[in-house]
Amino acid sequence: MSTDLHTQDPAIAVEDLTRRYGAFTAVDAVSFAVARGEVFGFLGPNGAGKTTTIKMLTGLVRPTSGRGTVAGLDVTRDGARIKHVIGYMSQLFSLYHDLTVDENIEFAGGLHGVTGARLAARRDWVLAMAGLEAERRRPTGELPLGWKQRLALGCAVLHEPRVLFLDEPTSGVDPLARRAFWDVIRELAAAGTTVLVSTHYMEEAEYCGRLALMNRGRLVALGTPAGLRDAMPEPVLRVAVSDAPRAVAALAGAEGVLEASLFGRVLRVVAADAVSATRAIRTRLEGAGIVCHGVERVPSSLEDVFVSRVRSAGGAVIS
Ligand SMILES: Nc1ncnc2c1ncn2[C@@H]1O[C@H](COP(=O)(O)OP(=O)(O)OP(=O)(O)O)[C@@H](O)[C@H]1O
Repeated sequence: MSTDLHTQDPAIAVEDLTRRYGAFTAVDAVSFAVARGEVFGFLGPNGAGKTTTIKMLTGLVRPTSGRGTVAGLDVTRDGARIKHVIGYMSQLFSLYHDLTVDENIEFAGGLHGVTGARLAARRDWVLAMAGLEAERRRPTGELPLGWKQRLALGCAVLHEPRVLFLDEPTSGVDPLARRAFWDVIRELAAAGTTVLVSTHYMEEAEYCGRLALMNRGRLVALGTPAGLRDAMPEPVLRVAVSDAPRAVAALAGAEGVLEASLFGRVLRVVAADAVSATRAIRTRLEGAGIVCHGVERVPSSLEDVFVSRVRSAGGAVIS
């Protein structure tokens, strides 16, 4: 029997979860388990299948095949019950803009049977967490996006769910608001809430305990952010050049260069082998009349890992 922490009495467990729309497979035989109190991230470009997976886990979409449980409930049979033990926040926040802050919280309470003294206590918690004590009688539509986002999070966890699903919850909000949001997520997880969050922000992925990298409906890698970076087999090189955009084109097809991309004014190269690629890079750049100020090996980023895993799975990244 497995003694893996993530598979012993997991908060979420799925096996071969699949969803097809006609001939198109949106989610393709995905399997993973999430431990209680874990912050588990889904990382992938638009269309990777993150939302569809979350919808299957929250009882909103029926799987075509495969199995899954959330808080011990079966995603195929117990969809209606699952909705009461989870919290769910989508990209659209699900707030009523004509209602005041207080009224939105009361509405969320009504949905989940939170009433009376418990509602009052939970409302105070949400107002304090979101920094909205002074705004409680304002129409929600007037609030800045970052506040709306924290209010939506408060409404999603008003009933203290055991498992919280967040589908790209920070889309469009500024980095400061995003950080404040993540502080709350970490507090919730420390108190025992399991969090499954989807994102396409690499820096946000770093906040997750473990990550599932998704592309074209498939799970292409699973691990901690550091573990995924350390396990990347190909070296990554940083190349300082006089004309980076032209250098990207000059390096196409160079020996040992698997991928050359531009980050600001710096060139990043994923290489098959650092020594031969460095030699080939210098030769190619010289041939193109581009000055090379240096080539150095740098730690891989999650973005590098993502591209590397997709390549080794024989696919292309959709964007
Ligand atoms: N109801 C549907 N009918 C047909 N195709 C669908 C349906 N829902 C999703 N898809 C397709 O399934 C694929 C995966 O979509 P999904 O929304 O799960 O991706 P995602 O990773 O969440 O991306 P995003 O960040 O854009 O939400 C996409 O190609 C999408 O067009």
